[in-house]
This record gives sequence, C-alpha cells and structure tokens, in this order.
Amino acid sequence: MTLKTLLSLREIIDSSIDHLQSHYASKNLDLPDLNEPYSTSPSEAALGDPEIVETLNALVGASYQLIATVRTPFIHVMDGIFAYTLSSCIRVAEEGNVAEILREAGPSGLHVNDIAAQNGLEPTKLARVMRLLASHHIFREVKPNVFASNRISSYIDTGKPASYLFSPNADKYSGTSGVAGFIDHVTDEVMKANSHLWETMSSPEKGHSFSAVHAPLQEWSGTDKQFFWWIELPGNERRLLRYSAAMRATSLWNSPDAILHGFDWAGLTPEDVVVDVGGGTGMPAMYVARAHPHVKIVIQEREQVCEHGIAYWNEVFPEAIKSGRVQFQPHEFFQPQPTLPTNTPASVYLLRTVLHDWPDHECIRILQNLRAAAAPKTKLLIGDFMIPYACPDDSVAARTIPGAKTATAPSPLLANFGKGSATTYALDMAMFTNFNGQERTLAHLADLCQKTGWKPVQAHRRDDTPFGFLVSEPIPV
Ligand SMILES: C[S@@+](CC[C@H](N)C(=O)[O-])C[C@H]1O[C@@H](n2cnc3c(N)ncnc32)[C@H](O)[C@@H]1O
Repeated sequence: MTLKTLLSLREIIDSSIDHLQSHYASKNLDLPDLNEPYSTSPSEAALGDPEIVETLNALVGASYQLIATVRTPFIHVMDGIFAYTLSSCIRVAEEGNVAEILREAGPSGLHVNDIAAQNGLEPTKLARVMRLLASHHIFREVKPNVFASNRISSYIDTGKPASYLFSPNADKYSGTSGVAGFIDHVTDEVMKANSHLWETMSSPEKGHSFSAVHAPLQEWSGTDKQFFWWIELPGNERRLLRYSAAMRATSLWNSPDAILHGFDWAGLTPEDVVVDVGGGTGMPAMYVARAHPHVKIVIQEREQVCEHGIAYWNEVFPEAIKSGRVQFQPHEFFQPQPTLPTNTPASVYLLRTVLHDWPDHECIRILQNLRAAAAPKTKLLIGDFMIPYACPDDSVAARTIPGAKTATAPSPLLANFGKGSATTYALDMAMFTNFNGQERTLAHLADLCQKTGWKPVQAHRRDDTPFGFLVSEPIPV
C-alpha cells in the first residue's frame, strides 16, 4: 500500500516536472539556476505564473510527503525540532550583511576569514553557520571555507554597499522590498517569543485567554503591552523601523499585484475614495495607485507609521503624495472613523492583513467602526490569508459565496498540498505569537462580517495562493 503511495507521489512529481518543462519551453526560457544570483528575469517571473503555481505546490507537497514517507520517524522529528537552527543561522547571515559582502566578492566567493574581516564575527563560528545554510541551498561552499552567493542568498541582499551597511546609522531597509526587515523581525522577536508557545498555552491565566496581551510575546518579553505599543517603546526603535519594512515584504506572499485582482478597481470613479485602514507604509495601496491613477486613496495608520509611510512614498512615488491623490491620515482603528481629508464618504474600506493581527472580539470592534461610518454603497474589502483546512473544505461559506471555492490537491497529497502551503500555517503561528491573533478560514472571516453588519458577496481567490480577498456590503438596518 505504501509503495503504491510512493509510486503515486512519483507520478505527481513526474507530471509536475513535465508541466514545468512545457511551461518554460512555451516561453523559450530555462528555469532559474540555483547557483546563479537572483535577478528579476523573465525566467524568474515565469515561476509565479498562476497557471504553474498549483503545479509547483503539488511538486513541493509530493516531494515532502515522499521525504516523510521514506525517512525514519526519528530523523523526521529531529529535522523538525532542529528547524530553529536554520532560522537563527539565516539571522546571522542577514545581520552580518553576508549577502551584500558576497555580492561584491562575485561568483568565486570569499574565504570566511575575509567575510569575517568585514563583519567582525569570529571566522570559525561563521563558517559553521554558513555551512549549515549552504547545506540548505542558501549560499554555496565553493571550496573548503570559501562561500559564494546563490539564487536564494542573493534574494536577501538589499543591494546596498557592504561598507555603507557597516557605517554608523546605516539605514538597511529604506528603498528595499522589505525582505531583510522581514527576516530580522521573524528571526528575532517572533522566534524568541514563539519559543514560549507551550508556556503560554499551558498558563492558567493565558492559555484559554483571547486577550491581545496574552500572547507568547508577553510571556517572552515580560511586557504587559500589546505588540504595537510594545514595539514603540524606547529601546525598540530599530525593531519598529524594520517592522515597517517587513510589512512591505508581506506583498511578496502572493503575486505582488494580487490586490489588483481582488476588487473591481476600474469600476471606481475619480470621486471615489479608497480608505486603506491600517495601511502600513502603503505598499499594497501603491499597486492600486500605480495601476489606477484615477483612484483616490487615504491611508489610515498610527502616527509614527504615517511618518515612515510618507517618507517611503516621497522616495519611491512622490508624485502621488505631492498631488494629494494619496494621503496619509493618522487614525486609530478602534476609534470611530474620522472625517476623511477628502470630506467625502469612503467608497471602499480596505483591510489588508489587519484582522489577522487581532483576536475575534477586537476584529469585531474594527469592523463595527467601519460599518457605523459606511454609506449604503460602501464596500468592505478584506485581504488576508484564507487558511485552508488540511482536508477538503465543505463549509457553507466555501459552498455559497461566489468565488470561494479553490482547488483541492490530487490524492494522495493532503487537500491543502501539505508542504506546498505550509508557510501559511507558519504565518498563523506568527500571528498567535505576536498578537494572540490568527489567520482565519474563509468561513471564519465571513462569520465576523455577518456579526458586524457586513454581508459577504464575493470572494476573489486563486488556486495558486491561500491569500484571498472578500468583498462585503453593508447589511441595511
Ligand atoms: C500587518 S500590518 C498591515 C499593513 C498593510 N495593510 C499591508 O497590507 O501591508 C498591520 C498594520 O496595522 C497597523 N495598526 C495596528 N494597530 C492599529 C490601530 N489601533 N490603528 C491603526 N492602525 C493600526 C499597524 O501599524 C500595521 O501597519
């Protein structure tokens, strides 16, 4: 029986590779080379094509299911419990600017002593970190103790000169995609706090609580403040800066322009105003602003983030801010909606990756505030991961909301493609860790909408990503 499963997995792997090959052949391209630096090439872009991503998920899911099937349980569990070593070694490379040093060294790489001479780390310890990473296809060991970049390691390169990054007050994250900031955020406070998951879940006070201050973050740091207030405390300045950068990188969890397919933006008129509630520094809004120049956008955020956001837009898309087409408005979303700077009602309230930061009762407060300010034609647009079950989804929401159904993986894969979608569950744990929040199923999001006077009318989901958009309309009172 198990051998039969292995053969079925091999068939999925074979047919996925065949599909990949014909996909690339049809474009006259070759796959990106793991040993070459990352570049924004057509070959790299082709991996993100919606028609191929499900195939890739099946390939990854089948490969990992095959690994789990053939390895001894001991080794499989050991691999799991030591997974943290990969996170902490990635952090060392990131904080030590190794990707930048090795970009400047070129394809033949650099001896670890010369890397260490630049970043000040102890060379034999750094070599061990680099070897662990190279064994996971992040960097290459091209000769003993000589390391070079590869496609994965160069992806975390900020593109800035290494000498600049080692100068006092260097700003590593500005003008970048935010990937480096995301790595530092996750491998520092999130990983450390997550190591207190058991202590939090078994705590008589916190275990059954959904308070936003009863997360592993508080258990680890000893703070009594919710994440967003904790990160603004003196001493956390660098953490706040990189968190803002990290939020830009969240656009990379799906194809960056996914937001363009999450709503009928073209149907809006120049009089319409999109209010991006908790919009961060405005990376997702920027996709809309660039693709639909007629749309007015107000990004509502906490005051400090507005300042980072304005600086970011002034750097990368100044005309949108200078013309007033895009504006930042300091606003706390637990307070009633303020009058917009446009003096008009909102046409769309966008909540992208906001609700996942909060437990249900806080989401209800946010949604109620928006419902109270909504005009009859205002739409609510939630963009969030719609976390799949590990089995087929037969929920009422999946069956009744137009656009809600997504593909189920072929047997013997898990319905959610297993490892092919596993980062979604890691993100869910990160939400738990920082906020006592969570990624939700579509049914859960739809339920929150219904409870706060919003009727879900359309989902925009794609088979290639668990990230989706849910459009709701005000339920008349
Ligand atoms: C996960 S980020 C999402 C940012 C943005 N929507 C995006 O998709 O990139 C959540 C945002 O909520 C903001 N936020 C948290 N608490 C807030 C509050 N009480 N009022 C307004 N914004 C808040 C944070 O500053 C953060 O930028």
